[in-house]
Amino acid sequence: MTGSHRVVLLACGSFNPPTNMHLRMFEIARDFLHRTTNYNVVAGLISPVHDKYGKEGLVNASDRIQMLRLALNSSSWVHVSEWETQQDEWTPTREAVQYHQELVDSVVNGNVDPTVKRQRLDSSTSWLTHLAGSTDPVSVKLLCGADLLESFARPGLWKDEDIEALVGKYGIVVITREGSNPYKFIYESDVLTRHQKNIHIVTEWITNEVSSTKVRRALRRGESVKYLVQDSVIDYIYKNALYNTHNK
Ligand SMILES: Nc1ncnc2c1ncn2[C@@H]1O[C@H](COP(=O)(O)OP(=O)(O)OP(=O)(O)O)[C@@H](O)[C@H]1O
Ligand SMILES: NC(=O)c1ccc[n+]([C@@H]2O[C@H](COP(=O)(O)O)[C@@H](O)[C@H]2O)c1
Repeated sequence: MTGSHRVVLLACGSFNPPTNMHLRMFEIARDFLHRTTNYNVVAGLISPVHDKYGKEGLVNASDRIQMLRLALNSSSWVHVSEWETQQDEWTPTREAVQYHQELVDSVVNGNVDPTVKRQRLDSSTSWLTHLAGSTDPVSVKLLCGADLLESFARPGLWKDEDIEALVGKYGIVVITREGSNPYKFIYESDVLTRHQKNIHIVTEWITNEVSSTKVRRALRRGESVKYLVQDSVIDYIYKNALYNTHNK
């Protein structure tokens, strides 16, 4: 693709457990960006949140990473990033995006602080090596559902400067979700309106309201989650008695 700008999509969340919608988000976003922009989406990354995020019912990061690995077996271009889970504390999303941008820069864009490079390349993976084949710049953008965008308005949850950096410096790709109206949400926010060009709204017409909460509920109740979650992930959940499945 000539004149294109390379993009890495980074999704941050609990993935507790990863659902088929988490995987599908990447496909919808990449299709949309290829159709409507000159972005060439070269990789997708899933960054599960740290255990200390402390959300009720959050299973261990090691289990969430294993489930993501199994789920992503069917994807040739989306990978797990363990970095957030390896930190001492929970990482604000802006810092997670910044870290991955610096990681990419250290390999591709050439402007490297040697210490940063040494640390970053320890976690070197195939997707990174791939990027190194060209010096065309690569931008990391946050991929999220509309509920995450709308959580920007929840008092005390996000720092103003983090929102400003996410939309102003990096950019966001937002997948619509039932009950959300990201256009109205952007209209009602001065900062989001100012950076509207950097917010790509992807309308998912084939609405699919699977969520991890609903999957956990079904598992707890002994109900089937087949076709909502990858079979390999379901096997892992039962084998490791996650989400109270040992009672079944
Ligand atoms: N059905 C969906 N449609 C669009 N985006 C989704 C959907 N499910 C999850 N996402 C997005 O995936 C990212 C990671 O989500 P997260 O792990 O919080 O999943 P979730 O299913 O919303 O979880 P939970 O139900 O535990 O809150 C978020 O940006 C979220 O908005
Ligand atoms: N201030 C912030 O950076 C901030 C606030 C709330 C949630 N988040 C992130 O959003 C994601 C939300 O996940 P949940 O929807 O599962 O709570 C997580 O990756 C979390 O780290 C970031």
